[in-house]
Amino acid sequence: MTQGRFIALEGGEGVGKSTQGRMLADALRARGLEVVTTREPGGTTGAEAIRAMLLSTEGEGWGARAEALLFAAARADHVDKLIRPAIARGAWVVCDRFVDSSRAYQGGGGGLTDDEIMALHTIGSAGLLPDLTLLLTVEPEVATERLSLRDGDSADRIGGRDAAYHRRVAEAFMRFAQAEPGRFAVIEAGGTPDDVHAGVIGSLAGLLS
Ligand SMILES: Nc1ncnc2c1ncn2[C@@H]1O[C@H](COP(=O)(O)OP(=O)(O)O)[C@@H](O)[C@H]1O
Ligand SMILES: Cc1cn([C@H]2C[C@H](O)[C@@H](COP(=O)(O)OP(=O)(O)O)O2)c(=O)[nH]c1=O
Repeated sequence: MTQGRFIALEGGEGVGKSTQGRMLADALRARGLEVVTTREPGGTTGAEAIRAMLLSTEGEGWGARAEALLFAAARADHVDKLIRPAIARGAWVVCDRFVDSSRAYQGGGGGLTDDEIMALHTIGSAGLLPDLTLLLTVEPEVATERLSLRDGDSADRIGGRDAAYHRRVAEAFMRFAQAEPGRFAVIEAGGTPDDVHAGVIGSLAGLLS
């Protein structure tokens, strides 16, 4: 049996995470590996239900702490029912966002401390971390352009927050990558999908050998 691996894609909205996740999964399958692609918030029935509650623009929304707890609850279900079993049977899990999104959005953006976010993650998911977190970065204008092509002018509750919030999110992601260079690979994602994919595969060399 091959060793199971857990890869997360991170970054702001519209940087190309879903596109790169699909391309990575195809490349891994072409090497004969079992691959499970999934996303957060979501990935299981319960977590998808929590996703709808978190991202809906209806109603009054959530305070920062309730929001952090809901993301942690969704993640707990996802880790327990889908991610851990897949890794245990030797699959590669390619996940669009994971706990570093909570650290960046609910922490950097929303004002909870990193210790608070990680305490919720310890309770919910026994602190599971990806083997590698691919942080995709583009200039904010490029992400905005890609998003408007994808979504028009509609945004979900969190994507629709102001530019200062999203700047804090981007800065937090970069701080985490600098603090843990072994767990993060920062990939400049302003080029073509194939260029970015080459960067993704290059950053996985250590895990693929
Ligand atoms: N490298 C790229 N260059 C140009 N457009 C891209 C690139 N990667 C993705 N896109 C397009 O930009 C939009 C956002 O990409 P997506 O993968 O959905 O990003 P994310 O999952 O990070 O929000 C989509 O319409 C996608 O087709
Ligand atoms: C996983 C996660 C996502 N989010 C936010 C980021 C996104 O705005 C939103 C949904 O993510 P997603 O559907 O991945 O958005 P996009 O494809 O546009 O990047 O949820 C958090 O705030 N905390 C989290 O822990």
